Amino acid sequence: IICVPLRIQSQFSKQGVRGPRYRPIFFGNTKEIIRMFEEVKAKPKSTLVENDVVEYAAPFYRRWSRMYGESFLYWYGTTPRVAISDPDLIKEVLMNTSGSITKIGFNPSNRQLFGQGLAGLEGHKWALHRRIAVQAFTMERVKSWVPDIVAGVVKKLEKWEDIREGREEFELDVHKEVHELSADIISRTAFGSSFEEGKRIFSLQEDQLLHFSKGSKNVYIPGFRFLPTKDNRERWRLEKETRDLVRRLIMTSSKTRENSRILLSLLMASYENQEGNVEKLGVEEIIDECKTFYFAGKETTANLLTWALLLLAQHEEWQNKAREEVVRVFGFNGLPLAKNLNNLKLVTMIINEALRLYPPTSVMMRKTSKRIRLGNVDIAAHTQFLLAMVVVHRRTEIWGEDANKFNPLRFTEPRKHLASFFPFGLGPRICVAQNLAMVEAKIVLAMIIQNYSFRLSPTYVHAPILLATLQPTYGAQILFKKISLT
Ligand code: HEM
Repeated sequence: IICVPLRIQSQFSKQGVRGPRYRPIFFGNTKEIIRMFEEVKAKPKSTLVENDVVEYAAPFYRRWSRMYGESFLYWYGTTPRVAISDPDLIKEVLMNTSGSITKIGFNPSNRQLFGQGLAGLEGHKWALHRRIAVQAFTMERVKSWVPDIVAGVVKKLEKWEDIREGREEFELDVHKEVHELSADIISRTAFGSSFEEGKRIFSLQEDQLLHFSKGSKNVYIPGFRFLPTKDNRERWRLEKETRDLVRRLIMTSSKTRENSRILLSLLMASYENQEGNVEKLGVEEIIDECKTFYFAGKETTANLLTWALLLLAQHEEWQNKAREEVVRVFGFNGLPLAKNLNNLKLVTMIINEALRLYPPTSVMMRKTSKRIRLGNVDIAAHTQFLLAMVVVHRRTEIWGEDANKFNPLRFTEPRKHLASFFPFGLGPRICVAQNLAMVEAKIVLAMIIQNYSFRLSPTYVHAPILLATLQPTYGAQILFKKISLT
């Protein structure tokens, strides 16, 4: 517990990578990190979507990078972790295909919960799932889901009109609203006309998550998940019901030809690989992928939409410009069509700027499985990397002195460096559903902007928090006014 960490610390230090002292009885540096998060929580809050996020999402990064330099070593328990915000090094880590750098992966309990799908797999199994998923998420497929996405938004906006009850202005917590919408849209794209049953599957997942965090208090105890405790028994029941439901939907889908474009059917199809062999996923594997897509897709897309709406609520000048574009492309009350989406140039730039300032996946993790050389530093096996996306996205050397400001026009020019902007990751594990996320975000934002003008509510409190994804701690209260055609 003491000798090995001290030796590793000294090896890094000799190569110029320094950091806070390893503390054996304080779980590495974990206690200090928790304290820094608590200090940030206690600070007075602003009511503006002011643009500092590193302070909230990774306060330890700001403190230690100032003390030890932009790459530094700290300790997660007894595991060494190197924090990196140099785009060249990040690119080297993410583009590495030698197999010596891998994802951190889930512990067995989390794996059961999130599904043993694409995001948590490695090696041959990952490659097979990836080949099939890539074919399910091509731009052509995603475009065929546009009517399903539009239908989801239409339904949501009808609900908003019920809430408005004819008032001129009304308040909504858009964080909650876009989460419901994002779950609805994934369900429509994955299960087509059976999307209500799909939603039942997803709500079972949410219940499982609840029982999971209650049962284990989020600390992984080996073997605990096999004990017949009340929470575990409930979790097993929910797991069985989920799998039975997906299995039943798979049976129904295979009988109906008209359903061939939905995600579930695409995952069920057989594909020929480069060697000419036919590849297919089994039923249980498809169930795992459905779970993965739900967890990987719902939160991320919903949080992107939340921040984009908050930024536009604060910057009404950009909202007006975007509205002019939306009306030019779709008319005052026309619905979005797949063929028009490419004309939403400013809306796309706004989405990119929101992804830059508030990337839903604010940090990415990797670990070494062998000794490697990164840049000019030798790194031992079993070292973890924290890739500080949120820091790179705001570096003044890359983005200029106004790096913290909302300025969508910076995306008029193509980006200069591959790893200066990587909200969807980079390299072989880049987000497989990036097309879907972007198309969904364009449609949702365009339809909201077309129907409502909005401003930040005085009740909004700015306190981003990183809980798997970056989200507002106290919700995202926005005041909406219906745009009338007269
Ligand atoms: C704005 C929305 C989204 C963002 C910002 C986002 C971000 C990311 C990032 C950064 C990764 C790479 C993780 C890593 O390499 O460690 C990733 C992977 C992944 N994402 Fe997304 N994602 C979004 C939407 C979605 C959606 C809608 C789905 C599914 C419906 C999805 C499914 C996945 C899957 C399955 C992977 C794992 C791919 C692999 O390991 O091969 N994501 N995403």
